[in-house]
Amino acid sequence: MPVIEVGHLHKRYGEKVAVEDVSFDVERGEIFGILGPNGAGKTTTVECVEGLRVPDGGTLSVLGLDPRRDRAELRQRVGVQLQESRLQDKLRVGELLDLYASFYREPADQGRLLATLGLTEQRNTAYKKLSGGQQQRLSIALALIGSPEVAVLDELTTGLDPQARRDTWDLIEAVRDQGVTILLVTHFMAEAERLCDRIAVIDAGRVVALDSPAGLVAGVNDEQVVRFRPSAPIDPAALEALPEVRRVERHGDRLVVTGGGNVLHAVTSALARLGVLAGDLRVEQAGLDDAFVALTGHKPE
Ligand SMILES: Nc1ncnc2c1ncn2[C@@H]1O[C@H](COP(=O)(O)OP(=O)(O)OP(=O)(O)O)[C@@H](O)[C@H]1O
Repeated sequence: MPVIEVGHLHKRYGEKVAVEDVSFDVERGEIFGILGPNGAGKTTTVECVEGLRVPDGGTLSVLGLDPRRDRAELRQRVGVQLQESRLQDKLRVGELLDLYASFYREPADQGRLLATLGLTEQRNTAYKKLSGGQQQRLSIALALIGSPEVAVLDELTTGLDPQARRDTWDLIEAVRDQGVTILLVTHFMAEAERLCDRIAVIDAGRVVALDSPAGLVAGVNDEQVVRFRPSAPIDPAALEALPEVRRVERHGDRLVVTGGGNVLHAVTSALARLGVLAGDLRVEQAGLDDAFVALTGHKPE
C-alpha cells in the first residue's frame, strides 16, 4: 500500500485556485519529488498532506490515515521541515532538540542525529550563532527528531552553498537508507535528478508529468549531441547516412553530430570503419532542466 495517496486534490484561497487537480502516490522508502515553477501549488499540496490546510476537494491518505481527522497521530509519525523556521534565537542546539524531542513518543537518538547532520560540535551553540547551512541542517534534524516514518522537506537546500547542498543530499540519502519515506519539494533540477526516485512535475495546480528523472528526460527528448575532432578529413555524408544521425555540422575543426538512440556507438563504429580517430570526444544529453522547460514552458531557476 502506498504511504501517501493524493487523489484529485483541489484547493482554493478565496477565488484563487492554488491546486486544480493533483494526484500521486508515494511508495514506502521512496524519495518522491514535487517539482514545479513558482506558484505552481507545490507548498499548498504538501501542506494538505501535512494536515495544515483543509482541501476543497479530493482524497488524501497518509500512512492509511486522514491528515485532518488523525492529525495528532500523524504528528507523531510524519516529520515536517518548517520553511524558514524562526526558532528561538537564544536557545542552544541541544536545548532545541530536547524541546522538540519532548513532543514525541519515540524521539530519535540525539547524539546520532547530530553526528549524522554534522552538528555535534554545535550542541552548545545558540541558534542565532549558527551559519546558514548549520541552521538548515538543524531544521532537518528537527524534522527527524521524532523518528518519523515519513519526512516532508520543503525547499531542503534553499540558501545553501553548493558544498553544503551536496552534503545535505548525502544526508537525505542516508535518512532514506534508514527506511524513511521522503516527500521533497524542490526548485532545483540537480537536486531532483540526484535524489528523487520519482518526480511529479506540477504546473498551474496540475500534475503535468510523473516519472523517474530519466523517464521524464527520455519522454520529452532523446536527443544526444556528439562532438569530436576527426584525425583526418571525413565526408559528413558518411555520418548523415547512419539511421541514428539527424544532423551533422562542422564547427571549425570539429564535427557536431546530433542524433537519437545509440548515436554514439553508431558514430564511433563508422569512424572505426573509416580508420579515423575521434579526438576530444564529448557527448551531451538532454537533462531534467530540458524536460522541465518542455513540460512547463518555464525556465528552471
Ligand atoms: N495563503 C494564501 N492566500 C492566497 N493565495 C495563496 C496563499 N498561499 C498561496 N497562495 C497562492 O496559491 C498559488 C500556489 O501557491 P504555492 O505556495 O502552493 O505554490 P508553490 O508551487 O509552492 O510556489 P513557490 O515555489 O513559489 O513556493 C500561488 O499563486 C500563490 O500566490
